[in-house]
Amino acid sequence: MPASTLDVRGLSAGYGPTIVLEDLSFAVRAGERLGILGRNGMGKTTLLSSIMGLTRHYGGAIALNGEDISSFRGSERARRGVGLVPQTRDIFRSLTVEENLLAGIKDRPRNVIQEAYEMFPRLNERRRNLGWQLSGGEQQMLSTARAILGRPSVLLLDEPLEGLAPVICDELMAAFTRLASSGDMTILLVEQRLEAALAFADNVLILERGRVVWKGSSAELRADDRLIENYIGVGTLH
Ligand SMILES: Nc1ncnc2c1ncn2[C@@H]1O[C@H](COP(=O)(O)OP(=O)(O)OP(=O)(O)O)[C@@H](O)[C@H]1O
Repeated sequence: MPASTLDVRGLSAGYGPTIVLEDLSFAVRAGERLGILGRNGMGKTTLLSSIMGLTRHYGGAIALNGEDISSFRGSERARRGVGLVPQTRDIFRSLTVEENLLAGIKDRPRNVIQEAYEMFPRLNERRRNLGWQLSGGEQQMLSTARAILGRPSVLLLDEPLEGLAPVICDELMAAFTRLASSGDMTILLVEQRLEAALAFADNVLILERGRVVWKGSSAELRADDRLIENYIGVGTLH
């Protein structure tokens, strides 16, 4: 499946009676890498969850290649190419690495899990280990690999570097960059580490209290200390 465009128009969404995202709009080109930034609690996770269909939809459209998917269930959105790697690293803790990967291949042949091992050689070394025996970084690799084996055309990554050692962060970011440069995926990355997000993303969206307050290129944001200070926090870049 080639990369998809994503067009979010006037999206309002939340949890139960609480509206978190209000009238939020942005567009992402096919193959674009979009970084989503903002302080804690500003709605970044809620945005990814809403694109995946896991929140309560209050209004607006989420168009995947021009088709509004906002009324579809999560499973149908997944079938059409939306893939989420959640912050919570959704792996099966009592299954082996290999069994976890097999659960992600949908109707593809079993040998496609080699793609995951090529992307993350550490998973190959740990193929017979159980999910709970993996380090945080390995769990993140497994969660990411599972999502990727489903061949998403839009991949949503929610704070993949959280709690990981710098060397593992570099390994993961290198893998995401390789994926993105294949051009087969549009990638939305929520990331607190500003430097990593800017190095990865073409464009950046900043959220504040559930609204888009800025969208521009990574280069523009990097050059604007005031913007960074106002919306993300002092001293986060250096
Ligand atoms: N399941 C939930 N039920 C009710 N409110 C929630 C739920 N999850 C998040 N919220 C609220 O929605 C708002 C946005 O939270 P969200 O997790 O999307 O922010 P975030 O920008 O991803 O934050 P962080 O960087 O801390 O992960 C917060 O006020 C939060 O308390």
